[in-house]
Amino acid sequence: MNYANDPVCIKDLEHIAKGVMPSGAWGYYDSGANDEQTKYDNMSAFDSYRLHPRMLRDVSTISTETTVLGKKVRTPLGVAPCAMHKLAHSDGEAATSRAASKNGSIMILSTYSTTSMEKVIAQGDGSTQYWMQLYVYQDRKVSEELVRRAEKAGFSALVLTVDAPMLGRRLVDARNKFNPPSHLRLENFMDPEVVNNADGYVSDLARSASETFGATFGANGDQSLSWENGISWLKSITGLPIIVKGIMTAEDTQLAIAHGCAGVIVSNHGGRQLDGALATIDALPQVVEAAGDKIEVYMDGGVRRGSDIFKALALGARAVFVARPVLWGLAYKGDKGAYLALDLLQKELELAMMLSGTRNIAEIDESYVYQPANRWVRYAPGARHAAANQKKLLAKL
Ligand SMILES: Cc1cc2nc3c(=O)[nH]c(=O)nc-3n(C[C@H](O)[C@H](O)[C@H](O)COP(=O)(O)O)c2cc1C
Ligand SMILES: CCCCC(=O)C(=O)O
Repeated sequence: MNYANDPVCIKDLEHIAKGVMPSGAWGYYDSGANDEQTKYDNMSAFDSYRLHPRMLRDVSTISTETTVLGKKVRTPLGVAPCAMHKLAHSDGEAATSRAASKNGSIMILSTYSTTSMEKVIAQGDGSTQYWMQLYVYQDRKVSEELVRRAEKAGFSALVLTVDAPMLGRRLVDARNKFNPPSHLRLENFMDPEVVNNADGYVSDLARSASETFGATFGANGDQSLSWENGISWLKSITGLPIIVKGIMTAEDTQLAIAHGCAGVIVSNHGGRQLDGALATIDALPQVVEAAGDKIEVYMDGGVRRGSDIFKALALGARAVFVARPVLWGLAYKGDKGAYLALDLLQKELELAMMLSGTRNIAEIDESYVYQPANRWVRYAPGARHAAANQKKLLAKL
């Protein structure tokens, strides 16, 4: 493929970022777990959904405005939480924050930010929603302090990531023996009152994505986390809405409702955790069905085109988040590049809406997509189809 120097789509940005980033940092951003089946499936699964456009609808005005958690946003496109934006550009999360704000996108900030949450939110224009992503620590005081700071700084929701009791094994990082450059700091841990004896060095709390990286991550994170001691605990210490990130099933969606969460993000962590997990666009419909109108459903994973966003919205997502595309933009040109990534996707979404005959977000529903029939059928004892299969098998005997 002929990639333009002036990127015209997310693939161009990916290509440029790969060329300018040090190979270790590139590997860390790019990699999925093990054989990367889920990482690739997140993207290719979108291709198996096709569109059903309607014509002659007066599409002279297109609006992507919608509401998320009851607040107006210009677009359903947001920035997913990613560790260490300074691996892409020295302006790091501050640059991403300016880009998100310019695009009217919600930004979710990672616990493992290389810029403090206060600095990140200060780059916003006041109308941008910032959500704080949390990993819960064995030492709950550490997590509680992060929550207090997020409340004070003006974050409007907490996003609890639940798919990473331990980091997935990313072979590229293991081969590269990847270690983040030693000058980077995890600035959310810089306050000595926040973390005992943590000086904010990346190597301290989140060592690297190498073999020891997972161990260090695991050693600090609370692997005993459960709905009770995780969600109920968090609810008991804060009034902020709680969104659970990493939900892939109807069952867990029902539990999220029962535990008073405000939303769930259908996510498999960009294929970086459990390799072999379903693509998120394939998992979305069951979560949407279980959610009904009780809880908002968002998704991330593999979104590289505006038409991917359109498909996710059609299948019931209220907002769609992107991670790697923004990091690639950041690597290309700091805040301008991160904004370019969002703007490219935004304009592609608007064009997909126009060409499908949908003028606003509310009009986008499942009638605009062809879903692949029986793409994945879960094999589980007790499931209806399993019983039917068994009957068929028995009949053959
Ligand atoms: C480099 C990188 C770092 C990430 N760090 C975090 C993190 O700190 N917290 C988190 O909840 N998810 C993290 N994620 C997962 C993303 O939030 C998101 O679920 C996923 O990457 C979305 O897929 P996409 O990259 O295909 O858009 C990270 C992903 C990448 C690529
Ligand atoms: C130590 C940071 C972990 C970030 C993360 O979630 C990821 O790399 O996927």
